[in-house]
Amino acid sequence: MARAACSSVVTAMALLPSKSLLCRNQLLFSGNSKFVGVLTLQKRCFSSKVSMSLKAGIVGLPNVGKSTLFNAVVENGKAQAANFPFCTIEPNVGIVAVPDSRLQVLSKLSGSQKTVPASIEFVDIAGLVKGASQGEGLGNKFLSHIREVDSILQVVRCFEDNDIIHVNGKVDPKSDIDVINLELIFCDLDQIGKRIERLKKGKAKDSQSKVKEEAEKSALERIQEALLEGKPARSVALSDLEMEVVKHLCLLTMKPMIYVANVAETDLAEPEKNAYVEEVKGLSSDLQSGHVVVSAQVESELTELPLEERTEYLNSLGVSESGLGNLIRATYSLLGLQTYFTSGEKETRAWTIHAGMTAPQAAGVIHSDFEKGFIRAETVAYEDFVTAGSIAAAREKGLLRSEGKEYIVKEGDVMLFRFNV
Ligand SMILES: Nc1ncnc2c1ncn2[C@@H]1O[C@H](COP(=O)(O)OP(=O)(O)OP(=O)(O)O)[C@@H](O)[C@H]1O
Ligand SMILES: [Mg+2]
Repeated sequence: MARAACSSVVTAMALLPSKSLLCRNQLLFSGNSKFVGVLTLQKRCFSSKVSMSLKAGIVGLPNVGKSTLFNAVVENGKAQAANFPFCTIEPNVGIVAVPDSRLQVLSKLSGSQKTVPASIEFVDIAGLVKGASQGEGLGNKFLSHIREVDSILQVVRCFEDNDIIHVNGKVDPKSDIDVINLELIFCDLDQIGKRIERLKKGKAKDSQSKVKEEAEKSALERIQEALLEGKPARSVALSDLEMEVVKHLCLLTMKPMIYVANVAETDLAEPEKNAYVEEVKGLSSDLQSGHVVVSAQVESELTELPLEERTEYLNSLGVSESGLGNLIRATYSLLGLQTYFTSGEKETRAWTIHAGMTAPQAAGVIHSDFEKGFIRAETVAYEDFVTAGSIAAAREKGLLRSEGKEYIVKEGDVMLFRFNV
């Protein structure tokens, strides 16, 4: 499929008038209608490759508000940006936009027909219970769902409500967090134990594989030690090589985590007065993680209200904005993600990259051919683009820089790529 799609791109290129041979070195999003047409074809053919699929899994004990939060995030997303292709892939998987006010500004300046935000996939994973790693409840199945996500949002119940049963009988964030984290630790320990046994047999054929095996073994032994002390794998300092060689295990406690303190509506205005929230805050920093305060209940009620009544409702609770934008942005930055933009008449779009990516790698997020054939990137900082008003004006003012293969893309860069197919 990919092969066929690729050749049709080349065919489309070859069909361009001879004058357009230059198109092989053309500027992407240059406003040249033929060229944009080719790009559209590429995008359709490689839809799954266009954006990185980054998943955040919502985990926690049963009945702590995971589904309420998930539904609110997805519903809110639908209401906020009508032209984004939101979808619930399965009942428990939803794609939401990353709120970013810069997008509308760029889109307006460029007169774009379409605006496409960066997105994150949220997955509502059913409640974990004590003993999940031993197959308790639907334990192993849930743990395997967690393995597939890039980051974990752990919902912690910080609201009292006698009508809503707590599986362990009372609201107790520390104990709840311990239960969940222990299950994740047990699961990792089990996997690491098996892997170390296999590595001890030393199957490496050449010296390079031997170095890798040694690095993996050393890293896993240190991680094992940390896990036995109740610490997550992400707390262990690893070299780049070690990081690379343990990646295939997809360790659960290696994944970045945000603790989501789910509070009652009455606590939203002053969450610091809720002792449970303070407890979650303290634990999250001990465990090298972030934390966010939301009221899943309020967020869920907000989605039922017409947009114009939402602010009034939030104000009546003593807050000015919904907590979801904050949660989504925190997830995005926790994953070490950054945004760069492309902006033209056709569309203004936010592209997601990992911090530290080079210009060719960033181009590869749009299409792998752009990475392979990368020549140069023309780039302007978001603020400079806004000051100048357009790419052309930025070029005239000398604000547009021409960058090569080594350039590390910065947050908010507005970019044009020159590439050779
Ligand atoms: N902040 C909150 N304040 C009050 N009630 C809440 C809050 N958040 C969620 N609830 C209520 O808690 C109950 C359980 O919520 P929900 O079904 O979302 O839990 P869950 O974690 O998905 O459970 P399960 O693991 O069983 O799927 C619901 O009745 C919901 O309305
Ligand atoms: Mg649920």
